[in-house]
Amino acid sequence: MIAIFGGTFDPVHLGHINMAQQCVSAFNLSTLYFMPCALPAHKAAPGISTEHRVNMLNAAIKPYPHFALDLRELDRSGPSYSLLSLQELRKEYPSTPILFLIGMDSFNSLNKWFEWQTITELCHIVVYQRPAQSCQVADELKHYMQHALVDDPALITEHLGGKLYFLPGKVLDAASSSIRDDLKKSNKKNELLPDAVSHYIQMHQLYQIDA
Ligand SMILES: Nc1ncnc2c1ncn2[C@@H]1O[C@H](COP(=O)(O)OP(=O)(O)OP(=O)(O)O)[C@@H](O)[C@H]1O
Ligand SMILES: O=C(O)c1ccc[n+]([C@@H]2O[C@H](COP(=O)([O-])O)[C@@H](O)[C@H]2O)c1
Repeated sequence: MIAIFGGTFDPVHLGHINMAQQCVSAFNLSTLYFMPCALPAHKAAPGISTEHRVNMLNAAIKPYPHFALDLRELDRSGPSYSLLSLQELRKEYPSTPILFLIGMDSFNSLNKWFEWQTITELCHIVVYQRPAQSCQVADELKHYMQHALVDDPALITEHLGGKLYFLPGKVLDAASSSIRDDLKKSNKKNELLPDAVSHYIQMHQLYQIDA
């Protein structure tokens, strides 16, 4: 199984680590790849350098032997469309299931992603609950849910892609945007960040001013 967790990670926080851990244990993954995007397709570009985001990711995943980085999107110009990464992965691994982990807010707008229907064929979508985010989707996503949804994670490993699974687990009320806001108000240690990330932010005085 190739398991990818795409995100802006500006910065990576404990909500990301929590859902990634749940995913590793639910699917017994040997590796889950955090895949930072260069230029988010549907939100503002990060206000800090890619290098800082990657350094924080490296610091955050260091204690976890099952986590690694996939930096392919950083080498591409233009918006970081997931489709392009998934097409590359499918070429690299023609007969291996691919899983793409997202949060509920991302799932609710999946039908706005570039060529989303091809994405849902190329990989399995695994959705993690997010506080205050219920599943509220447009009709076309409802249709996809009706034929793709499985409640047994074993079915994910038996197919190359095309399935949808809602991964259960404890939810954590953490969001990069609120953490950035909090850091702007006060540069004290934020409890929703891994210690190593807090330390990095303090060392480099990140998120202190409007980017
Ligand atoms: N606390 C959380 N619980 C569940 N899913 C989450 C959580 N935080 C992030 N995600 C999911 O992780 C993926 C990457 O998230 P991203 O890097 O954009 O962080 P974010 O906290 O959502 O940022 P922002 O606050 O700017 O929206 C997205 O699919 C998002 O839905
Ligand atoms: O490909 C798209 O059109 C697309 C649109 C929105 C989000 N994504 C991907 O979804 C993942 C989570 O996105 P974000 O913006 O919440 O960090 C990340 O890998 C993004 O590249 C992808």
